[in-house]
Parts: sequence; C-alpha cells; structure tokens
Amino acid sequence: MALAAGLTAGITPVAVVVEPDTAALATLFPIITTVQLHRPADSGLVATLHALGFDVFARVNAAQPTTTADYALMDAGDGSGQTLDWHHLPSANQPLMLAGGLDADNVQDAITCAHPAIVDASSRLETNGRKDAAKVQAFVAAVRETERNFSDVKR
Ligand SMILES: O=C(O)c1ccccc1NCC(=O)[C@H](O)[C@H](O)COP(=O)(O)O
Repeated sequence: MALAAGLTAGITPVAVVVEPDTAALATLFPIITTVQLHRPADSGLVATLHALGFDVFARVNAAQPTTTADYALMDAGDGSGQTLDWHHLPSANQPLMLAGGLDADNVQDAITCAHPAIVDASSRLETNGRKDAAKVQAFVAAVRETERNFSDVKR
C-alpha cells in the first residue's frame, strides 16, 4: 500500500487477484481503485467491486469472451510468458486488455493485430526474476511508438 500511495500521478496501481476476497479488497480503496480478476468472474462479483468503486479488469475465455467488467482480459497463463495467438483472438464485448508473453519485440505486432485498449506484460520484462528497468523502458517505448503510428493513420 505504501508503494501504491507513493506512485507518480498518472500511474494506476492495480490489485491482481486469483481468488478475490472482497472485504480485503475494500480496505485497499481508494489507494488502489482497479482490480484485475485473473479468473473469469461472475457478474455478482463484478457488481460488488463496481459498487465499492473499483474499475474492474476480468479475464475471459476464448470460448466465451464476455464480461460485465470494464475490460476483458485475454491472457495465456498466469505470468507465464506464454503468448496467445493474437492474430486469431475472438471479439470481446468490452475493450480488450491483452496479456501473455508480451515484450518490446512483439508488442507492436500484438497491438497491430488485436487492437487492445490495455497491454499487460510481466515475465519477459524481468532479468533474474526482477523487473528490469531497461526492458520496461523498451516495452513502454514500443507501445508509445505504436500508439503514435495509429494516431498518424487516423489523421
Ligand atoms: O504474474 C504472476 O505471477 C501471476 C500469478 C498468478 C496469477 C496472475 C499472475 N500474473 C498476472 C498478470 O497480470 C501478468 O502480468 C500476466 O499474466 C502476463 O504475464 P506474462 O505472460 O509473464 O507477461
């Protein structure tokens, strides 16, 4: 919580959970205002989190890519570094959050193919199990460059 409270404005801390305890999550608000449910969630849980004030990212299955959460998360694993076939993702009913094996070398292809609103990367931005600042910076730069390319196309 101290880390989250000390973040620079514009950086949104996210509580990533597999087995959510809504009472515990409620204690995080409003220092943390976004919850990432790493398993498909029923609408009751999402409604509870919305009622508490949280924005919600929820994982969806390729077979049933629908959710009442604010963003539909598609991921290949749980921080495993495995990639999805982002050339053939199903359409979700909510804006897409794409995860799974993303890094500076592949995120531009992933964004161009899948048009996610949010990208999430973890293990490939690490060296010896710790986040590597150079890999994170290269990843953010690749995402920003792709964003610029998209906005150039729109003009
Ligand atoms: O990262 C973990 O160790 C983890 C463990 C259990 C559930 C979820 C977990 N991570 C969730 C994430 O949001 C990761 O960033 C996402 O799975 C992408 O990871 P990666 O494929 O390593 O980029």
